[in-house]
Amino acid sequence: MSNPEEYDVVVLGSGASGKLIAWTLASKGKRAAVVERRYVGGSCPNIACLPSKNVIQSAKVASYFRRGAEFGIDAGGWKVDMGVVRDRKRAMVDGLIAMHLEKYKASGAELVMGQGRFVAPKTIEVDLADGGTRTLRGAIVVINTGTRARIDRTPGLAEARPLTHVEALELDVAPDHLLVLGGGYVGLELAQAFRRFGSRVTIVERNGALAHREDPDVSDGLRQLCEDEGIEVCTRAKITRVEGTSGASVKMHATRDGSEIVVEGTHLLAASGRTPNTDGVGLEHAGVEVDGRGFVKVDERLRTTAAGVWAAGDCAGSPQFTHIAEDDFRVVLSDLAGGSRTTTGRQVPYCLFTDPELARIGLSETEAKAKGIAYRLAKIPMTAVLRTWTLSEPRGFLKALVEPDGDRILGFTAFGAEAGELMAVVQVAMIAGLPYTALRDAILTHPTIAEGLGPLFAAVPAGA
Ligand SMILES: Cc1cc2nc3c(=O)[nH]c(=O)nc-3n(C[C@H](O)[C@H](O)[C@H](O)COP(=O)(O)OP(=O)(O)OC[C@H]3O[C@@H](n4cnc5c(N)ncnc54)[C@H](O)[C@@H]3O)c2cc1C
Ligand SMILES: NC(=O)c1ccc[n+]([C@@H]2O[C@H](COP(=O)([O-])OP(=O)(O)OC[C@H]3O[C@@H](n4cnc5c(N)ncnc54)[C@H](O)[C@@H]3O)[C@@H](O)[C@H]2O)c1
Repeated sequence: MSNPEEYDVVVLGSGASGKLIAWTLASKGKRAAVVERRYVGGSCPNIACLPSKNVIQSAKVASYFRRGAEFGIDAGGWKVDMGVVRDRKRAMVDGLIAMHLEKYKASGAELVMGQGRFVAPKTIEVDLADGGTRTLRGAIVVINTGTRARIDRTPGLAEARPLTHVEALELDVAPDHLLVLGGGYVGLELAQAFRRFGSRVTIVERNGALAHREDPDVSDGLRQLCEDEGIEVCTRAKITRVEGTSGASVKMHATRDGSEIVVEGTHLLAASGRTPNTDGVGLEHAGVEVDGRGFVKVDERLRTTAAGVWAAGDCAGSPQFTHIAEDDFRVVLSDLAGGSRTTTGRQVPYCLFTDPELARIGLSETEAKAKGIAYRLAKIPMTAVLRTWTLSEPRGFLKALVEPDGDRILGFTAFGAEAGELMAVVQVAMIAGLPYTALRDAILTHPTIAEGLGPLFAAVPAGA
Protein backbone atom coordinates (compact mmCIF):
# COMPACT_ATOMS: atom_id res chain seq x y z
CA MET A 1 0.00 0.00 0.00
CA SER A 2 1.42 3.37 -1.02
CA ASN A 3 1.50 6.19 1.56
CA PRO A 4 -2.13 7.25 1.93
CA GLU A 5 -3.17 10.84 1.23
CA GLU A 6 -4.90 12.18 4.35
CA TYR A 7 -8.40 13.69 4.20
CA ASP A 8 -10.91 14.87 6.79
CA VAL A 9 -13.59 12.89 4.98
CA VAL A 10 -13.52 10.30 2.21
CA VAL A 11 -16.76 9.14 0.61
CA LEU A 12 -16.94 5.92 -1.40
CA GLY A 13 -19.63 6.35 -4.08
CA SER A 14 -21.06 9.68 -5.18
CA GLY A 15 -24.73 8.97 -4.52
CA ALA A 16 -27.36 11.17 -2.97
CA SER A 17 -25.99 11.02 0.58
CA GLY A 18 -22.26 11.02 -0.04
CA LYS A 19 -22.04 13.98 -2.36
CA LEU A 20 -24.05 16.13 0.08
CA ILE A 21 -21.78 15.15 2.95
CA ALA A 22 -18.67 16.00 0.94
CA TRP A 23 -20.02 19.30 -0.40
CA THR A 24 -21.23 20.38 3.05
CA LEU A 25 -18.03 19.55 4.90
CA ALA A 26 -15.78 20.89 2.13
CA SER A 27 -17.62 24.19 2.10
CA LYS A 28 -16.85 24.42 5.84
CA GLY A 29 -13.15 24.11 5.06
CA LYS A 30 -12.69 20.35 5.53
CA ARG A 31 -10.58 18.36 3.10
CA ALA A 32 -13.12 16.08 1.41
CA ALA A 33 -12.88 13.57 -1.44
CA VAL A 34 -15.55 11.50 -3.19
CA VAL A 35 -14.55 8.36 -5.06
CA GLU A 36 -16.86 7.51 -7.97
CA ARG A 37 -16.33 4.85 -10.59
CA ARG A 38 -18.70 6.07 -13.26
CA TYR A 39 -21.71 8.24 -12.47
CA VAL A 40 -21.03 11.83 -11.38
CA GLY A 41 -23.80 12.42 -8.85
CA GLY A 42 -24.76 8.75 -8.50
CA SER A 43 -27.67 6.78 -9.92
CA CYS A 44 -30.52 9.26 -9.55
CA PRO A 45 -29.41 11.81 -12.16
CA ASN A 46 -27.66 9.33 -14.47
CA ILE A 47 -29.53 6.05 -14.70
CA ALA A 48 -32.45 5.99 -12.27
CA CYS A 49 -35.01 8.54 -11.02
CA LEU A 50 -34.53 11.51 -13.29
CA PRO A 51 -33.77 9.75 -16.60
CA SER A 52 -36.68 7.35 -16.06
CA LYS A 53 -39.06 10.22 -15.34
CA ASN A 54 -37.74 12.06 -18.39
CA VAL A 55 -38.48 9.05 -20.62
CA ILE A 56 -41.84 8.53 -18.89
CA GLN A 57 -42.74 12.10 -19.83
CA SER A 58 -42.04 11.33 -23.50
CA ALA A 59 -44.32 8.31 -23.13
CA LYS A 60 -47.01 10.54 -21.66
CA VAL A 61 -46.79 12.81 -24.70
CA ALA A 62 -47.22 9.70 -26.88
CA SER A 63 -50.31 8.79 -24.86
CA TYR A 64 -51.76 12.25 -25.47
CA PHE A 65 -51.15 11.88 -29.20
CA ARG A 66 -52.87 8.51 -29.07
CA ARG A 67 -55.83 10.10 -27.26
CA GLY A 68 -55.78 13.21 -29.47
CA ALA A 69 -59.24 12.68 -31.00
CA GLU A 70 -60.79 12.56 -27.52
CA PHE A 71 -59.49 16.10 -26.91
CA GLY A 72 -60.51 17.34 -30.33
CA ILE A 73 -57.00 17.28 -31.75
CA ASP A 74 -56.24 15.44 -34.98
CA ALA A 75 -52.61 14.44 -34.52
CA GLY A 76 -52.32 13.00 -38.05
CA GLY A 77 -49.61 10.47 -38.82
CA TRP A 78 -47.59 10.81 -35.63
CA LYS A 79 -44.88 8.35 -34.69
CA VAL A 80 -42.45 7.71 -31.86
CA ASP A 81 -38.75 8.32 -32.53
CA MET A 82 -36.92 6.54 -29.73
CA GLY A 83 -33.62 8.04 -30.85
CA VAL A 84 -34.95 11.50 -30.02
CA VAL A 85 -36.52 10.22 -26.79
CA ARG A 86 -33.08 8.98 -25.78
CA ASP A 87 -31.32 12.17 -26.91
CA ARG A 88 -33.68 14.33 -24.85
CA LYS A 89 -32.86 12.18 -21.83
CA ARG A 90 -29.12 12.27 -22.55
CA ALA A 91 -29.17 16.06 -22.85
CA MET A 92 -30.86 16.29 -19.45
CA VAL A 93 -28.29 13.95 -17.91
CA ASP A 94 -25.43 15.97 -19.40
CA GLY A 95 -26.90 19.11 -17.86
CA LEU A 96 -27.24 17.43 -14.48
CA ILE A 97 -23.64 16.21 -14.60
CA ALA A 98 -22.46 19.74 -15.37
CA MET A 99 -24.51 20.99 -12.42
CA HIS A 100 -22.84 18.42 -10.17
CA LEU A 101 -19.34 19.31 -11.35
CA GLU A 102 -20.11 22.93 -10.60
CA LYS A 103 -21.10 21.95 -7.03
CA TYR A 104 -17.82 20.10 -6.56
CA LYS A 105 -15.95 23.16 -7.77
CA ALA A 106 -17.91 25.60 -5.64
CA SER A 107 -17.63 23.52 -2.46
CA GLY A 108 -13.99 22.55 -2.91
CA ALA A 109 -14.73 18.81 -2.55
CA GLU A 110 -12.52 16.67 -4.75
CA LEU A 111 -14.08 14.15 -7.13
CA VAL A 112 -11.80 11.20 -7.73
CA MET A 113 -13.02 9.13 -10.68
CA GLY A 114 -12.14 5.46 -10.28
CA GLN A 115 -13.10 2.16 -8.66
CA GLY A 116 -12.49 2.25 -4.91
CA ARG A 117 -12.01 -0.50 -2.35
CA PHE A 118 -10.88 -0.63 1.24
CA VAL A 119 -7.34 -1.89 1.77
CA ALA A 120 -7.17 -1.06 5.50
CA PRO A 121 -9.42 0.63 8.10
CA LYS A 122 -10.66 3.98 6.76
CA THR A 123 -8.27 3.61 3.82
CA ILE A 124 -9.44 3.32 0.22
CA GLU A 125 -7.36 2.46 -2.80
CA VAL A 126 -8.67 3.82 -6.07
CA ASP A 127 -8.01 2.36 -9.51
CA LEU A 128 -8.19 5.66 -11.32
CA ALA A 129 -10.40 5.86 -14.41
CA ASP A 130 -7.58 7.44 -16.38
CA GLY A 131 -4.93 5.00 -15.14
CA GLY A 132 -2.84 4.55 -12.02
CA THR A 133 -3.89 4.29 -8.40
CA ARG A 134 -4.28 6.56 -5.41
CA THR A 135 -4.77 5.69 -1.76
CA LEU A 136 -6.91 7.97 0.37
CA ARG A 137 -7.38 7.80 4.14
CA GLY A 138 -10.20 9.66 5.84
CA ALA A 139 -10.53 10.71 9.46
CA ILE A 140 -14.17 10.04 8.61
CA VAL A 141 -15.31 7.63 5.89
CA VAL A 142 -18.80 7.32 4.43
CA ILE A 143 -19.84 4.34 2.31
CA ASN A 144 -22.47 5.31 -0.27
CA THR A 145 -22.13 2.69 -2.97
CA GLY A 146 -25.81 2.15 -3.79
CA THR A 147 -27.36 -0.92 -5.38
CA ARG A 148 -27.64 -2.52 -8.81
CA ALA A 149 -30.40 -4.48 -10.54
CA ARG A 150 -30.61 -7.98 -9.14
CA ILE A 151 -30.12 -10.83 -11.60
CA ASP A 152 -31.00 -13.89 -9.57
CA ARG A 153 -29.82 -17.46 -10.10
CA THR A 154 -32.77 -18.59 -12.22
CA PRO A 155 -31.21 -20.94 -14.81
CA GLY A 156 -30.58 -19.09 -18.08
CA LEU A 157 -31.43 -15.64 -16.71
CA ALA A 158 -27.92 -14.17 -16.63
CA GLU A 159 -27.10 -15.90 -19.94
CA ALA A 160 -30.12 -14.18 -21.54
CA ARG A 161 -28.31 -10.89 -20.91
CA PRO A 162 -31.47 -9.11 -19.76
CA LEU A 163 -31.80 -5.37 -20.00
CA THR A 164 -31.76 -3.52 -16.72
CA HIS A 165 -33.12 0.01 -16.30
CA VAL A 166 -29.69 1.24 -17.41
CA GLU A 167 -29.87 -0.29 -20.88
CA ALA A 168 -33.64 0.10 -21.22
CA LEU A 169 -33.29 3.87 -20.83
CA GLU A 170 -30.70 3.86 -23.62
CA LEU A 171 -32.78 2.02 -26.25
CA ASP A 172 -33.19 3.85 -29.54
CA VAL A 173 -35.78 1.39 -30.84
CA ALA A 174 -38.79 0.21 -28.85
CA PRO A 175 -38.71 -3.58 -28.38
CA ASP A 176 -41.27 -5.56 -30.37
CA HIS A 177 -42.27 -7.50 -27.26
CA LEU A 178 -40.79 -6.59 -23.90
CA LEU A 179 -41.02 -9.13 -21.11
CA VAL A 180 -40.74 -7.44 -17.73
CA LEU A 181 -39.52 -9.60 -14.87
CA GLY A 182 -41.04 -8.06 -11.74
CA GLY A 183 -44.20 -6.04 -11.17
CA GLY A 184 -42.72 -3.54 -8.70
CA TYR A 185 -41.52 0.03 -9.15
CA VAL A 186 -39.11 -0.28 -12.04
CA GLY A 187 -41.27 -2.87 -13.80
CA LEU A 188 -44.50 -0.88 -13.64
CA GLU A 189 -43.03 2.47 -14.59
CA LEU A 190 -41.07 1.14 -17.55
CA ALA A 191 -43.76 -1.33 -18.68
CA GLN A 192 -46.21 1.51 -19.12
CA ALA A 193 -43.64 3.74 -20.83
CA PHE A 194 -42.63 1.11 -23.38
CA ARG A 195 -46.24 0.13 -24.02
CA ARG A 196 -46.93 3.77 -24.82
CA PHE A 197 -43.92 3.81 -27.17
CA GLY A 198 -45.57 0.96 -29.08
CA SER A 199 -44.06 -2.21 -27.63
CA ARG A 200 -46.13 -5.22 -26.75
CA VAL A 201 -45.41 -5.67 -23.02
CA THR A 202 -45.88 -8.59 -20.64
CA ILE A 203 -45.20 -8.27 -16.90
CA VAL A 204 -44.30 -11.50 -15.12
CA GLU A 205 -44.59 -11.29 -11.32
CA ARG A 206 -44.19 -14.06 -8.76
CA ASN A 207 -46.63 -12.63 -6.24
CA GLY A 208 -50.41 -12.64 -6.59
CA ALA A 209 -50.55 -8.89 -7.15
CA LEU A 210 -48.65 -6.03 -8.74
CA ALA A 211 -46.97 -3.71 -6.22
CA HIS A 212 -47.83 -6.46 -3.78
CA ARG A 213 -46.87 -4.52 -0.65
CA GLU A 214 -49.72 -2.06 -1.27
CA ASP A 215 -53.36 -2.46 -0.23
CA PRO A 216 -55.41 -4.77 -2.49
CA ASP A 217 -57.45 -1.86 -3.93
CA VAL A 218 -54.19 -0.19 -4.99
CA SER A 219 -52.75 -3.35 -6.56
CA ASP A 220 -56.07 -4.02 -8.32
CA GLY A 221 -56.14 -0.44 -9.62
CA LEU A 222 -52.63 -0.78 -11.02
CA ARG A 223 -53.54 -4.06 -12.67
CA GLN A 224 -56.62 -2.50 -14.25
CA LEU A 225 -54.49 0.39 -15.47
CA CYS A 226 -52.02 -2.02 -17.09
CA GLU A 227 -54.77 -4.06 -18.70
CA ASP A 228 -56.54 -0.96 -20.00
CA GLU A 229 -53.31 0.12 -21.67
CA GLY A 230 -52.90 -3.29 -23.27
CA ILE A 231 -50.13 -4.59 -20.99
CA GLU A 232 -50.38 -8.32 -20.36
CA VAL A 233 -50.02 -9.17 -16.68
CA CYS A 234 -49.02 -12.61 -15.49
CA THR A 235 -48.99 -12.88 -11.69
CA ARG A 236 -48.31 -15.93 -9.45
CA ALA A 237 -45.65 -17.04 -11.95
CA LYS A 238 -42.71 -18.98 -10.51
CA ILE A 239 -40.04 -18.71 -13.16
CA THR A 240 -38.10 -21.92 -13.54
CA ARG A 241 -35.78 -21.11 -16.42
CA VAL A 242 -35.05 -18.63 -19.15
CA GLU A 243 -34.01 -19.42 -22.72
CA GLY A 244 -32.63 -17.25 -25.49
CA THR A 245 -31.10 -13.79 -25.53
CA SER A 246 -32.66 -10.42 -24.85
CA GLY A 247 -32.67 -8.34 -28.01
CA ALA A 248 -33.37 -11.37 -30.21
CA SER A 249 -35.78 -13.85 -28.67
CA VAL A 250 -36.41 -14.84 -25.05
CA LYS A 251 -38.62 -17.46 -23.44
CA MET A 252 -39.46 -17.52 -19.75
CA HIS A 253 -40.66 -20.87 -18.45
CA ALA A 254 -42.72 -20.74 -15.28
CA THR A 255 -45.20 -22.64 -13.20
CA ARG A 256 -48.48 -21.03 -12.34
CA ASP A 257 -51.09 -22.68 -10.15
CA GLY A 258 -49.43 -26.02 -10.86
CA SER A 259 -49.38 -25.66 -14.66
CA GLU A 260 -46.38 -24.99 -16.89
CA ILE A 261 -46.48 -21.74 -18.83
CA VAL A 262 -44.13 -20.18 -21.35
CA VAL A 263 -43.97 -16.45 -22.00
CA GLU A 264 -42.11 -15.43 -25.11
CA GLY A 265 -40.84 -12.04 -26.25
CA THR A 266 -37.99 -10.24 -27.98
CA HIS A 267 -36.48 -8.43 -24.99
CA LEU A 268 -36.29 -9.07 -21.27
CA LEU A 269 -36.11 -6.38 -18.60
CA ALA A 270 -34.88 -7.45 -15.16
CA ALA A 271 -36.86 -5.40 -12.65
CA SER A 272 -36.93 -7.78 -9.72
CA GLY A 273 -35.23 -5.84 -6.95
CA ARG A 274 -31.73 -4.64 -6.10
CA THR A 275 -28.39 -6.06 -4.95
CA PRO A 276 -26.21 -3.86 -2.71
CA ASN A 277 -22.86 -2.77 -4.15
CA THR A 278 -20.97 -4.03 -1.13
CA ASP A 279 -19.20 -6.98 -2.72
CA GLY A 280 -15.63 -6.52 -3.93
CA VAL A 281 -15.11 -3.28 -2.02
CA GLY A 282 -12.88 -4.78 0.68
CA LEU A 283 -15.24 -4.16 3.61
CA GLU A 284 -13.52 -7.04 5.39
CA HIS A 285 -10.29 -4.97 5.48
CA ALA A 286 -12.14 -2.10 7.11
CA GLY A 287 -14.01 -3.93 9.90
CA VAL A 288 -17.33 -3.11 8.23
CA GLU A 289 -19.88 -5.91 8.54
CA VAL A 290 -22.79 -6.66 6.22
CA ASP A 291 -26.08 -8.42 6.94
CA GLY A 292 -27.30 -11.66 5.36
CA ARG A 293 -28.46 -9.81 2.23
CA GLY A 294 -25.22 -7.86 1.81
CA PHE A 295 -26.41 -4.49 3.15
CA VAL A 296 -23.98 -2.68 5.45
CA LYS A 297 -24.96 -3.16 9.10
CA VAL A 298 -25.72 0.24 10.63
CA ASP A 299 -27.34 1.61 13.75
CA GLU A 300 -30.01 4.33 13.83
CA ARG A 301 -27.31 6.97 13.30
CA LEU A 302 -25.93 5.06 10.31
CA ARG A 303 -22.73 4.14 12.13
CA THR A 304 -21.21 0.92 10.82
CA THR A 305 -19.39 -1.69 12.90
CA ALA A 306 -16.10 0.19 12.26
CA ALA A 307 -15.34 3.31 14.29
CA GLY A 308 -15.33 6.47 12.20
CA VAL A 309 -17.14 4.81 9.28
CA TRP A 310 -20.76 5.54 8.34
CA ALA A 311 -22.89 4.04 5.56
CA ALA A 312 -25.79 5.81 3.89
CA GLY A 313 -28.42 5.34 1.20
CA ASP A 314 -29.44 2.11 -0.48
CA CYS A 315 -26.27 0.18 0.51
CA ALA A 316 -27.06 0.77 4.19
CA GLY A 317 -30.47 -0.90 3.80
CA SER A 318 -32.33 2.42 3.93
CA PRO A 319 -35.63 2.51 2.00
CA GLN A 320 -34.56 2.76 -1.62
CA PHE A 321 -35.50 6.31 -2.52
CA THR A 322 -33.36 9.34 -3.30
CA HIS A 323 -35.13 11.51 -0.74
CA ILE A 324 -34.32 8.92 1.94
CA ALA A 325 -30.67 8.77 0.86
CA GLU A 326 -30.68 12.55 1.18
CA ASP A 327 -32.15 12.30 4.65
CA ASP A 328 -29.40 9.82 5.53
CA PHE A 329 -26.99 12.68 4.81
CA ARG A 330 -28.77 14.74 7.49
CA VAL A 331 -28.53 11.86 9.96
CA VAL A 332 -24.79 11.43 9.40
CA LEU A 333 -24.16 15.17 9.55
CA SER A 334 -26.13 15.40 12.78
CA ASP A 335 -24.13 12.56 14.31
CA LEU A 336 -20.85 14.21 13.32
CA ALA A 337 -22.00 17.40 15.03
CA GLY A 338 -23.14 15.58 18.19
CA GLY A 339 -26.82 15.99 17.25
CA SER A 340 -29.70 13.62 17.83
CA ARG A 341 -31.23 12.99 14.40
CA THR A 342 -31.76 9.28 13.69
CA THR A 343 -33.48 7.08 11.13
CA THR A 344 -35.96 5.78 13.70
CA GLY A 345 -39.61 6.39 12.88
CA ARG A 346 -38.96 8.87 10.08
CA GLN A 347 -41.54 9.52 7.38
CA VAL A 348 -41.02 7.56 4.17
CA PRO A 349 -43.22 9.11 1.48
CA TYR A 350 -43.03 7.71 -2.01
CA CYS A 351 -44.52 8.03 -5.43
CA LEU A 352 -44.73 5.46 -8.19
CA PHE A 353 -44.57 7.39 -11.45
CA THR A 354 -47.07 5.44 -13.44
CA ASP A 355 -49.69 7.57 -15.16
CA PRO A 356 -51.66 8.21 -13.06
CA GLU A 357 -49.29 8.17 -10.11
CA LEU A 358 -49.55 6.22 -6.89
CA ALA A 359 -48.38 8.13 -3.83
CA ARG A 360 -48.39 7.08 -0.22
CA ILE A 361 -47.29 8.34 3.15
CA GLY A 362 -47.80 6.74 6.53
CA LEU A 363 -49.92 3.71 7.26
CA SER A 364 -51.73 1.66 4.65
CA GLU A 365 -54.77 -0.37 5.68
CA THR A 366 -52.75 -3.56 5.33
CA GLU A 367 -50.03 -2.26 7.65
CA ALA A 368 -52.53 -0.92 10.17
CA LYS A 369 -54.28 -4.29 10.32
CA ALA A 370 -50.99 -6.19 10.61
CA LYS A 371 -49.93 -3.95 13.51
CA GLY A 372 -53.35 -4.04 15.17
CA ILE A 373 -53.74 -0.27 14.83
CA ALA A 374 -57.36 0.90 14.76
CA TYR A 375 -58.32 3.59 12.26
CA ARG A 376 -61.16 5.46 10.64
CA LEU A 377 -61.16 5.20 6.87
CA ALA A 378 -62.17 7.84 4.35
CA LYS A 379 -62.10 6.95 0.67
CA ILE A 380 -63.39 8.80 -2.37
CA PRO A 381 -63.07 8.11 -6.10
CA MET A 382 -61.02 10.59 -8.15
CA THR A 383 -64.26 11.48 -9.93
CA ALA A 384 -65.23 13.29 -6.72
CA VAL A 385 -62.33 15.65 -7.44
CA LEU A 386 -63.81 17.99 -10.04
CA ARG A 387 -60.45 18.87 -11.55
CA THR A 388 -60.22 15.32 -12.96
CA TRP A 389 -63.32 16.00 -15.09
CA THR A 390 -61.53 18.89 -16.81
CA LEU A 391 -58.49 16.69 -17.42
CA SER A 392 -60.41 13.58 -18.57
CA GLU A 393 -58.41 11.67 -15.92
CA PRO A 394 -61.10 9.95 -13.82
CA ARG A 395 -59.07 6.92 -12.75
CA GLY A 396 -58.23 6.16 -9.15
CA PHE A 397 -59.10 7.15 -5.61
CA LEU A 398 -57.93 8.93 -2.48
CA LYS A 399 -57.97 7.38 0.93
CA ALA A 400 -56.93 8.47 4.37
CA LEU A 401 -56.58 6.69 7.68
CA VAL A 402 -57.39 8.77 10.75
CA GLU A 403 -57.03 7.70 14.37
CA PRO A 404 -60.33 6.45 15.87
CA ASP A 405 -60.32 8.52 19.03
CA GLY A 406 -58.52 11.65 17.86
CA ASP A 407 -58.03 13.68 14.70
CA ARG A 408 -54.48 12.75 13.68
CA ILE A 409 -53.90 11.55 10.14
CA LEU A 410 -52.22 8.14 10.21
CA GLY A 411 -51.82 7.52 6.50
CA PHE A 412 -52.72 8.77 3.06
CA THR A 413 -52.81 7.06 -0.31
CA ALA A 414 -53.53 8.71 -3.63
CA PHE A 415 -53.87 6.80 -6.88
CA GLY A 416 -54.76 9.37 -9.49
CA ALA A 417 -53.70 12.46 -11.39
CA GLU A 418 -50.99 14.51 -9.63
CA ALA A 419 -50.93 12.08 -6.70
CA GLY A 420 -47.31 12.85 -5.80
CA GLU A 421 -47.91 16.58 -5.53
CA LEU A 422 -51.14 16.07 -3.61
CA MET A 423 -49.42 13.83 -1.06
CA ALA A 424 -47.05 16.65 -0.08
CA VAL A 425 -50.00 18.70 1.14
CA VAL A 426 -51.11 15.93 3.47
CA GLN A 427 -47.51 15.30 4.51
CA VAL A 428 -47.09 18.88 5.63
CA ALA A 429 -50.29 18.58 7.66
CA MET A 430 -48.92 15.40 9.25
CA ILE A 431 -45.56 17.07 10.02
CA ALA A 432 -47.37 20.00 11.61
CA GLY A 433 -49.58 17.62 13.61
CA LEU A 434 -52.69 19.25 12.18
CA PRO A 435 -56.03 17.55 12.81
CA TYR A 436 -57.64 16.18 9.65
CA THR A 437 -60.39 18.73 10.15
CA ALA A 438 -57.94 21.51 9.22
CA LEU A 439 -57.73 20.08 5.69
CA ARG A 440 -61.44 19.27 5.65
CA ASP A 441 -62.32 22.88 6.45
CA ALA A 442 -59.57 24.64 4.47
CA ILE A 443 -60.49 26.93 1.58
CA LEU A 444 -58.63 25.18 -1.24
CA THR A 445 -58.51 26.63 -4.73
CA HIS A 446 -61.11 25.46 -7.23
CA PRO A 447 -60.59 23.53 -9.45
CA THR A 448 -57.33 21.95 -8.27
CA ILE A 449 -56.58 18.34 -7.42
CA ALA A 450 -55.79 19.47 -3.85
CA GLU A 451 -59.36 20.66 -3.55
CA GLY A 452 -60.25 16.95 -3.34
CA LEU A 453 -58.85 16.87 0.20
CA GLY A 454 -62.04 18.64 1.30
CA PRO A 455 -64.44 15.86 0.24
CA LEU A 456 -61.91 13.21 1.28
CA PHE A 457 -61.63 14.40 4.87
CA ALA A 458 -65.34 15.20 5.01
CA ALA A 459 -65.84 11.46 4.42
CA VAL A 460 -64.07 10.50 7.67
CA PRO A 461 -66.66 8.65 9.77
CA ALA A 462 -67.56 10.14 13.15
CA GLY A 463 -65.09 9.18 15.90
CA ALA A 464 -65.56 7.02 18.98
C1 LIG B 1 -35.05 2.94 -12.64
C2 LIG B 1 -35.08 3.52 -11.26
C3 LIG B 1 -35.90 4.60 -11.00
C4 LIG B 1 -35.93 5.17 -9.74
N1 LIG B 1 -36.78 6.21 -9.52
C5 LIG B 1 -36.82 6.79 -8.30
C6 LIG B 1 -37.67 7.90 -8.07
O1 LIG B 1 -38.40 8.36 -8.95
N2 LIG B 1 -37.65 8.48 -6.84
C7 LIG B 1 -36.85 8.01 -5.84
O2 LIG B 1 -36.85 8.58 -4.76
N3 LIG B 1 -36.06 6.92 -6.03
C8 LIG B 1 -36.02 6.31 -7.24
N4 LIG B 1 -35.18 5.25 -7.44
C9 LIG B 1 -34.32 4.79 -6.34
C10 LIG B 1 -33.09 5.71 -6.23
O3 LIG B 1 -32.47 5.80 -7.50
C11 LIG B 1 -32.11 5.19 -5.20
O4 LIG B 1 -32.75 4.93 -3.98
C12 LIG B 1 -31.01 6.21 -4.97
O5 LIG B 1 -30.37 6.55 -6.19
C13 LIG B 1 -29.98 5.63 -4.00
O6 LIG B 1 -28.97 6.56 -3.81
P1 LIG B 1 -27.63 6.13 -3.08
O7 LIG B 1 -27.01 7.41 -2.65
O8 LIG B 1 -27.86 5.12 -2.05
O9 LIG B 1 -26.75 5.41 -4.20
P2 LIG B 1 -26.42 5.72 -5.71
O10 LIG B 1 -27.05 6.97 -6.21
O11 LIG B 1 -26.68 4.46 -6.46
O12 LIG B 1 -24.85 6.02 -5.69
C14 LIG B 1 -23.89 5.05 -5.49
C15 LIG B 1 -22.70 5.41 -6.35
O13 LIG B 1 -21.61 4.64 -5.91
C16 LIG B 1 -20.82 4.30 -7.02
N5 LIG B 1 -19.99 3.16 -6.63
C17 LIG B 1 -20.40 1.94 -6.23
N6 LIG B 1 -19.35 1.18 -5.89
C18 LIG B 1 -18.24 1.93 -6.09
C19 LIG B 1 -16.86 1.69 -5.94
N7 LIG B 1 -16.39 0.53 -5.51
N8 LIG B 1 -16.01 2.69 -6.25
C20 LIG B 1 -16.46 3.88 -6.71
N9 LIG B 1 -17.76 4.16 -6.86
C21 LIG B 1 -18.64 3.20 -6.56
C22 LIG B 1 -21.84 4.00 -8.10
O14 LIG B 1 -21.29 4.12 -9.40
C23 LIG B 1 -22.90 5.07 -7.81
O15 LIG B 1 -22.68 6.23 -8.59
C24 LIG B 1 -35.13 4.64 -8.70
C25 LIG B 1 -34.30 3.56 -8.94
C26 LIG B 1 -34.27 3.00 -10.21
C27 LIG B 1 -33.39 1.83 -10.47
N1 LIG C 1 -40.76 6.04 -8.25
C1 LIG C 1 -39.85 5.60 -7.40
O1 LIG C 1 -39.66 6.14 -6.30
C2 LIG C 1 -39.01 4.41 -7.76
C3 LIG C 1 -38.94 3.96 -9.08
C4 LIG C 1 -38.15 2.85 -9.35
C5 LIG C 1 -37.45 2.22 -8.32
N2 LIG C 1 -37.55 2.70 -7.06
C6 LIG C 1 -36.86 2.04 -5.92
O2 LIG C 1 -36.05 1.01 -6.41
C7 LIG C 1 -36.40 -0.21 -5.76
C8 LIG C 1 -36.17 -1.36 -6.68
O3 LIG C 1 -37.16 -1.41 -7.70
P1 LIG C 1 -37.56 -2.80 -8.33
O4 LIG C 1 -38.75 -2.59 -9.18
O5 LIG C 1 -36.35 -3.42 -8.91
O6 LIG C 1 -37.92 -3.67 -7.05
P2 LIG C 1 -39.32 -3.87 -6.30
O7 LIG C 1 -38.98 -4.54 -5.03
O8 LIG C 1 -40.12 -2.63 -6.28
O9 LIG C 1 -40.10 -4.89 -7.25
C9 LIG C 1 -39.55 -6.10 -7.63
C10 LIG C 1 -40.67 -7.04 -7.98
O10 LIG C 1 -40.11 -8.16 -8.62
C11 LIG C 1 -40.74 -9.32 -8.13
N3 LIG C 1 -39.84 -10.44 -8.32
C12 LIG C 1 -38.64 -10.63 -7.70
N4 LIG C 1 -38.08 -11.79 -8.14
C13 LIG C 1 -38.94 -12.32 -9.03
C14 LIG C 1 -38.93 -13.50 -9.80
N5 LIG C 1 -37.93 -14.38 -9.75
N6 LIG C 1 -39.98 -13.75 -10.60
C15 LIG C 1 -41.01 -12.88 -10.68
N7 LIG C 1 -41.08 -11.74 -9.97
C16 LIG C 1 -40.05 -11.46 -9.15
C17 LIG C 1 -41.05 -8.99 -6.68
O11 LIG C 1 -42.08 -9.81 -6.17
C18 LIG C 1 -41.45 -7.53 -6.77
O12 LIG C 1 -42.81 -7.36 -7.00
C19 LIG C 1 -37.85 -0.02 -5.35
O13 LIG C 1 -38.21 -0.85 -4.29
C20 LIG C 1 -37.88 1.43 -4.99
O14 LIG C 1 -37.48 1.59 -3.65
C21 LIG C 1 -38.32 3.78 -6.76
